Amino acid sequence: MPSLTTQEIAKLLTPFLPAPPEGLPEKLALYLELLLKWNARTNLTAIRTPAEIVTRHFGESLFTAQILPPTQTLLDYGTGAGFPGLPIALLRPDIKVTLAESQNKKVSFLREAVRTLNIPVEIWAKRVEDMPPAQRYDTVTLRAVDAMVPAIQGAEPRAKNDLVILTSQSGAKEIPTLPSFAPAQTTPMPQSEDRIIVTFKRTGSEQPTAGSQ
Ligand SMILES: C[S@@+](CC[C@H](N)C(=O)[O-])C[C@H]1O[C@@H](n2cnc3c(N)ncnc32)[C@H](O)[C@@H]1O
Repeated sequence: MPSLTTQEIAKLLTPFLPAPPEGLPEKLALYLELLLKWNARTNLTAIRTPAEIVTRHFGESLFTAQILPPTQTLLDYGTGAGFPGLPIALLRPDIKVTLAESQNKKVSFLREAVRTLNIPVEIWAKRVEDMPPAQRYDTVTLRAVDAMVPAIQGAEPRAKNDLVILTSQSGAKEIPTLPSFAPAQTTPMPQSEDRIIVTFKRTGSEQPTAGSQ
């Protein structure tokens, strides 16, 4: 018996995605069950109730997918159990998504999720810093990465055009000045007084590591 029906998932998502495309709630239901199963034995996410996983994890990720700047390739830096990158890949099949995660147990979960959902997502199963210098993406997303300042500094050279940071009002104050990027847009997250999405656009010239992935 699933923890939530597809109708219940779609209803919970309404503030984030009023009209989910056909088939998406079914895919999210599969993702939810897998996440609940794995989370019962390994700590993938501190958010544990099905409804909260749908609103906080799926909803915030799907909302982000709709406000992304134009992008063909996207790196989700420190994706954990796949947020926001995996729901973005489900909603936006036009974007080539790479999930970067360095913890083995989370990578095992991601591999199973990608197989179960049958989506063409790549997984970088090491630290982002270990990527070849030329491996870069139009957009890099970051959400709840433990050490925000080094993570943003590590993400900066990977982003050809845009950095999209899902954070809180207080978290946004900790974002360091980025020499080659300027703040472009701040978007409030639905159903939250505090959560925001901050987008930075590259202003300066390309890094010396330039080159496409
Ligand atoms: C708190 S979790 C957040 C996960 C997810 N973004 C979310 O919002 O639920 C942060 C994750 O980032 C991963 N991480 C941190 N630094 C990383 C790095 N340099 N390269 C790859 N993964 C990293 C950690 O292993 C951890 O799973």
